[in-house]
Amino acid sequence: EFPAGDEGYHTYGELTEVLEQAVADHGDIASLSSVGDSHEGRALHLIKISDNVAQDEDEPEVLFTCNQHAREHLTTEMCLRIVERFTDEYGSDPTVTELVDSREIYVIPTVNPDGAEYDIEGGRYKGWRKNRQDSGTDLNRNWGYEWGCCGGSSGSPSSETYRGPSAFSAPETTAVASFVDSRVVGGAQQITAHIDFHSYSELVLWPYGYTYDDSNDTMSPEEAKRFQEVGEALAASNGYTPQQSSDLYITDGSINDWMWAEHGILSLTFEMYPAGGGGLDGFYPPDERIEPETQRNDEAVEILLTEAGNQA
Ligand SMILES: NS(=O)(=O)N[C@@H](CCC(=O)O)C(=O)O
Ligand SMILES: [Ca+2]
Ligand SMILES: [Ca+2]
Ligand SMILES: [Zn+2]
Repeated sequence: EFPAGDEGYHTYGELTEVLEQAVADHGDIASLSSVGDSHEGRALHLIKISDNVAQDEDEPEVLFTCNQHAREHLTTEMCLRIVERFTDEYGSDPTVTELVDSREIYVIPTVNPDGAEYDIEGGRYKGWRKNRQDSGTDLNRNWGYEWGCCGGSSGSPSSETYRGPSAFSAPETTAVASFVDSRVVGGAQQITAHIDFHSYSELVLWPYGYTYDDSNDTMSPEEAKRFQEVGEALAASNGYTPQQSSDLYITDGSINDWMWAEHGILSLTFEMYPAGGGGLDGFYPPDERIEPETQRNDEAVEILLTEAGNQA
């Protein structure tokens, strides 16, 4: 459980209840399933929000993933905010209603439930980042595009950026990737846009992370320009700083690089609050920050959902 004073954060059990309640209350527009199990056997919950939710309709599909990194608990709350807003405000907020009626929204509130639960075990924060396989794999270095190519991860199991023994060696990345693969229908990937939420630094990041090149043979200058324009619009809405991932540091095996290169998905990373501080404390904002810092991204979520309907 979370330390005293931080009860506003959701444990895995609590978030499971929230998702089940959302579906119970809004069964016409929300359904709950799972993309698979974590290493320790926790269901990786997948919630779908859309009108006629039981039908696979021909509407742009958008994915939000959170908590790849265990200690980044604010991101789990970000995904729960999306679930709450797009179910509770359906029928009352015109923008929410329009987006739920014209998109299929997928949310995975925690990609790394084992790590998140370990991080808070005994009511003490451990600063844990990775999953709970062996000495831990950094899930955001375990994706299969340019895995381990470029010095953007570590081959040492004890490292915080350990890439794993092979691409997709983690059940969690494998499960999410398999779900995305399954959204290729009639030869076309139905998911057109994605945000992976992290903390912290208040940044909007776009691929590639594995190379400093702005564009190359798998991302044309026009496609790179679209990432930059969308990234800048998102950052203008929440006050984060927009930049290409590799401007921060080289990362290889990241989710964004895979989502773009393998599926052409407009895939970005948000680094949430706080902006700086530099230490472990930045991963643990007091729970009073949850509401303001998740609602700070409401407009960005709307922008991405809208952009998902635009052609590349
Ligand atoms: N959330 S974080 O680990 O501090 N930063 C992310 C940045 C992700 C990226 O650059 O694409 C990472 O290194 O995986
Ligand atoms: Ca629909
Ligand atoms: Ca569809
Ligand atoms: Zn992270």
